[in-house]
Amino acid sequence: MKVLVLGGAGYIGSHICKALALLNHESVVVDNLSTGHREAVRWSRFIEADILDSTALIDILQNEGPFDLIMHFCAKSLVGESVQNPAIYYRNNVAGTLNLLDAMVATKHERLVFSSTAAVFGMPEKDLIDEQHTRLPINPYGQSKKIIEDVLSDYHHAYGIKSVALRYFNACGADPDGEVGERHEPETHLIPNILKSATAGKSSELKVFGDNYPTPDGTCIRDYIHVNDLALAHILAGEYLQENDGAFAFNLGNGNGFSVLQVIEAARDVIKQDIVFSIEPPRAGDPPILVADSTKAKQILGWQPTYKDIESIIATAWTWHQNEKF
Ligand SMILES: NC(=O)c1ccc[n+]([C@@H]2O[C@H](COP(=O)([O-])OP(=O)(O)OC[C@H]3O[C@@H](n4cnc5c(N)ncnc54)[C@H](O)[C@@H]3O)[C@@H](O)[C@H]2O)c1
Ligand SMILES: O=c1ccn([C@@H]2O[C@H](COP(=O)(O)OP(=O)(O)O[C@H]3O[C@H](CO)[C@H](O)[C@H](O)[C@H]3O)[C@@H](O)[C@H]2O)c(=O)[nH]1
Repeated sequence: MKVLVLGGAGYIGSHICKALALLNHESVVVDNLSTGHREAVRWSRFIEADILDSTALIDILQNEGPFDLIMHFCAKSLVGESVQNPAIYYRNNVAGTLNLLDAMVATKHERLVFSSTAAVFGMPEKDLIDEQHTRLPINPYGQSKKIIEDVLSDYHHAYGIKSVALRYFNACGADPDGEVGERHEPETHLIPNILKSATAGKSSELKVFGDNYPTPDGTCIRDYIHVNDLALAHILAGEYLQENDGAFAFNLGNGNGFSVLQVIEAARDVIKQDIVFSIEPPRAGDPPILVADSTKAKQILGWQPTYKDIESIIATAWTWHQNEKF
């Protein structure tokens, strides 16, 4: 396949580019480097551009294409920031994606894999969240992704755009070879913050947000899924779109929940260092438990996560963290 990877300089996109290259697929990355890193684009041709620029998008699709598949990772994705400043979330995530979809229609590109999120579900009603679960986002970030899921359905009906929305639960881990990894500025995710606190000592003491949730140890439970398992799901989704016509959605997680304290404990075992933390007030907008039921992705895409235990996931993040290349 020849694949256009929008947002391929970011954390998840860069891992997908490596996975594509290993399978001999060709990729072109488009990224405005707002949160991504030029050094993370190692397996693709790179074009610096913004998806808010419709002319640039049409130009790229016409002059670099045709593409068999478009993968779209570009987004602002900080929940707290989205509550403070929803305008940039609706502009970047909604208007930017509409630009892309219109450019696809104009240039006759018809297959898209879209990064959605567990945040489309809002407060979970069940322990395991499958695709039938009500989508009721509780913040503008989740809302921006839900809007695009709905737009994808309408664009399929009206313009024939075929799409898969992949709803990641907690993406984590890194390339086991240490060539790319997670670097967000600021870093808000739990596992990199644990590892940073282990190496930075007091200067970056880990904060645990809330210990009074209705969970066995009082801290939030999440479903941690390795970034390379997500990469595999994208490739399977692309193949699925070669054969199937529709606007599909799949939940992607391991199906196991770990509390914040369990993740810290597992990290202690992996890195063999003590991890000092303080208990802080809960972070706004954090649901107590989010765990995926990924039966649909397993049955329909033939997806099977390979990183099953939290220790092996943390070990890959630790390899990256000890020798970060950018
Ligand atoms: N990290 C997670 O746990 C997680 C979970 C669920 C969903 N997601 C979604 O997955 C996608 C990738 O997440 P990530 O963690 O790799 O984020 P990231 O910030 O590392 O990557 C996003 C990339 O998109 C680029 N970008 C953003 N806006 C752009 C624009 N207007 N034009 C061009 N490039 C633009 C950024 O520079 C960056 O390289 C996002 O859509 C996010 O909402 C992430
Ligand atoms: O320094 C930290 C960082 C996180 N946490 C806690 O650890 C858990 C996981 O937090 P993350 O920030 O790592 O992940 P989230 O579950 O908040 O968010 C992830 O899942 C969301 C869906 O609900 C979105 O998709 C988002 O982009 C994605 O990063 C939460 O309970 C959070 O409060 C801490 O205690 N301390």
